[in-house]
Amino acid sequence: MGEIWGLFGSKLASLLFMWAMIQRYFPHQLQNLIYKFSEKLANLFYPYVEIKFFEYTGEYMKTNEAFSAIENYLTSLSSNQAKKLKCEFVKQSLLLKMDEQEEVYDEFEGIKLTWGLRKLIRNTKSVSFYPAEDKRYYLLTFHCRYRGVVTKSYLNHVLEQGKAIGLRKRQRKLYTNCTSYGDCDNKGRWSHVIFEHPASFETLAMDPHKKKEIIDDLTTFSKAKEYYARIGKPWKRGYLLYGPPGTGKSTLVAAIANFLRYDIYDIELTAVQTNAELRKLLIGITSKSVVVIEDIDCSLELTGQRETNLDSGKGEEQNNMVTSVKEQVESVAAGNFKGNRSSKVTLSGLLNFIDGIWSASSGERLIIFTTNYVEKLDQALIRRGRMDMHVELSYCGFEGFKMLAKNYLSVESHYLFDAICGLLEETNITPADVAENLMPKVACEDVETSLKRLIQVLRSSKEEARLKAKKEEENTGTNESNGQDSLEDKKEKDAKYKELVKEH
Ligand SMILES: Nc1ncnc2c1ncn2[C@@H]1O[C@H](COP(=O)(O)OP(=O)(O)OP(=O)(O)O)[C@@H](O)[C@H]1O
Ligand SMILES: [Mg+2]
Repeated sequence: MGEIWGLFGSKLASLLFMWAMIQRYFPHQLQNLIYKFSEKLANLFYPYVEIKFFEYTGEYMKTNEAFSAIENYLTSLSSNQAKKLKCEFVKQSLLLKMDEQEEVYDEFEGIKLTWGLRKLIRNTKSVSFYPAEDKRYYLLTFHCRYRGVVTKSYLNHVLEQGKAIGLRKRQRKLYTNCTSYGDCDNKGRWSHVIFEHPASFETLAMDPHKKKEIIDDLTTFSKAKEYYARIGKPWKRGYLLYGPPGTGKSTLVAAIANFLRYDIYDIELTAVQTNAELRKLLIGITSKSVVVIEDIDCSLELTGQRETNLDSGKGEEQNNMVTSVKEQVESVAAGNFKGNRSSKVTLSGLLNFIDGIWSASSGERLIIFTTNYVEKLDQALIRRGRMDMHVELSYCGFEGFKMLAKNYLSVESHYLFDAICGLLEETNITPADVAENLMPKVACEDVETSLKRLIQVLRSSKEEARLKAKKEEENTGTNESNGQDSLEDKKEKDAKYKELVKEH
């Protein structure tokens, strides 16, 4: 045995020696010939071409649309051929997908092709700031003789078919930058659940003219791809929804997403540490999406930050990172490192997120801010062009009430409606409160009971408002008399001053 190994070793050594001699003494042309020959020899033994399609691509790990299209295309092949499958429940039916390390076979114009799902496991020993990630990819293998047909025709066929299947079975998603455990430690990555909110414009209590205006605006936007390209603007639009709590801002966001059939990306800004992380999130957003930042006034200390940060110029982002690393090092040194989660996203970072150069990376996108206090927001953030539509969601009017009564009680008219109409004009009550009072409190509660309860609530709210106004009036009166006192004081002081001047 030892002799055989010895012989093999000496043959290998002489081959390596020959190769070194060839490299050193043979002319360049001859070397090329030898390379080509060895390539042909390798092709004889393994004449296949392999193409990888990764799930995420680029430094920012953007979702690769080709991967999703291939996944859709392979579903029927997988359910027929693969032995290990993964099952998902999509639109009330089961969807079977091939598991990792499985292979399926396809045929196109007489060419046989193999698809496999693989996983690239990152070497966890390497030092990295990012958590170890496993990269999934589809591997397509075919004979090198069909390279032309496969790259020109077959792949187009797969992508087109896959996209069409995707549109048919499209389940919209609700993405968040917080993990499902709520620890918001997802650093620039999105996680998602299936978006199933039932809100629609039909059930939304709102002034009908305003509602029509929004629907028209959205319809125009969704059909305006060429228009935006012609005027040289990225295909996106900003909405600012403002109004008191419970007036339907979040409900309107869901209704808009349902109307356009877009995904929702719900950003928790306080969980984003730096502008760079915000940009990473932005790159991960696909087209046909609604990006929403709820309660923007509470999300960050944004007012006036742009000016401060503009002073520090371009180095702002680097400063953020440096500070963050510095703070972490100091914390580690102090023995109390828990990870720095305080957000350093600035107003300029947010403005760049909305309409910087990076924001045009994938079109057909709506950006929505909601707030209870529009007056608190920096004008730069909400100016037209950034937030193109400003929609005020206000207290419930009679039209809104009729819509809620139709939804909750299935009635379109009732003898108590007139009384309610009068009371709604004199009171501020949110649609959320109206809806709550219209909900049956016991099984089989009749319409009249629900409406009478609402009337009761409206009357008490009117009385409360009256008492509050009276109190305020009294307070103002007291203040005014205080003001007069001080005026008299002033007159007295003036007189004393004049006397003093005379004396002198
Ligand atoms: N305009 C409306 N039409 C229909 N239902 C509404 C409307 N406004 C509120 N509601 C009802 O009240 C509930 C609360 O509404 P929503 O969460 O949309 O209010 P909001 O304006 O987002 O409040 P907040 O400012 O506190 O976030 C909803 O679940 C919905 O049932
Ligand atoms: Mg809300």
